[in-house]
Amino acid sequence: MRFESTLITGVFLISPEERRDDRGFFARMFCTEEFAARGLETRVAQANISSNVRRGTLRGMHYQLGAAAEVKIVRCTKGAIWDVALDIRPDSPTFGRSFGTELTAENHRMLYIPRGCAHGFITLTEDTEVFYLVSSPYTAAEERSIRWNDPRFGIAWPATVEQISPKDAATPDFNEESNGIERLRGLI
Ligand SMILES: Cc1cn([C@H]2C[C@H](O)[C@@H](COP(=O)(O)OP(=O)(O)O[C@H]3O[C@@H](C)C(=O)[C@@H](O)[C@H]3O)O2)c(=O)[nH]c1=O
Repeated sequence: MRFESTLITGVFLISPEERRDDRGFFARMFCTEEFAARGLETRVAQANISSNVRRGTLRGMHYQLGAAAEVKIVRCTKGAIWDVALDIRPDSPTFGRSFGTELTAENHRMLYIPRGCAHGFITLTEDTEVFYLVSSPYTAAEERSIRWNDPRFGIAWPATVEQISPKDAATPDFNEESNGIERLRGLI
């Protein structure tokens, strides 16, 4: 696997190294040895699938606090998405900045999102599937959100939002206290 760093410390773009032959190719998509060698998280608590009917479906920006804070490794297995990590770690020099990239079924790329970054995506095609690994179990009480269009962060989305959950649409403006930012201190 090839690991490319991004403008946000701890966010990596991962590309498989394809070993091609007459049948097609073989590639690793996850490897505890390779991840551990780079100091990346190897624990997997959940593997999730997110199916989206419409182009322009937006989910996010989600993260968990405290011991529930989680690493995500995201791949689009059908169609295409624009996947975004937003740095909200108070000790990070890139606090408030986001990194977005296109993940498609064809490019096989993955985005590694560390603890203390909110995550979300918008679908760029109809009928998409997103498969992602998460290092800590879903803990609703520790889940927090940042609205996709919160002016505090100004995330640039490459498509118009056509579908969003009522919860994500109604997420209030960012607030350090209710967003639990102090509980992300020390992460970086
Ligand atoms: C995320 C999650 C949700 N659920 C339930 C809660 C609810 O009834 C239903 C749908 O939940 P949500 O609306 O929160 O699903 P969704 O908006 O797809 O949430 C996901 O969004 C992306 C961007 C992420 O980064 C994920 O970590 C996760 O937060 O599934 C679980 O049982 N386990 C889980 O791990």
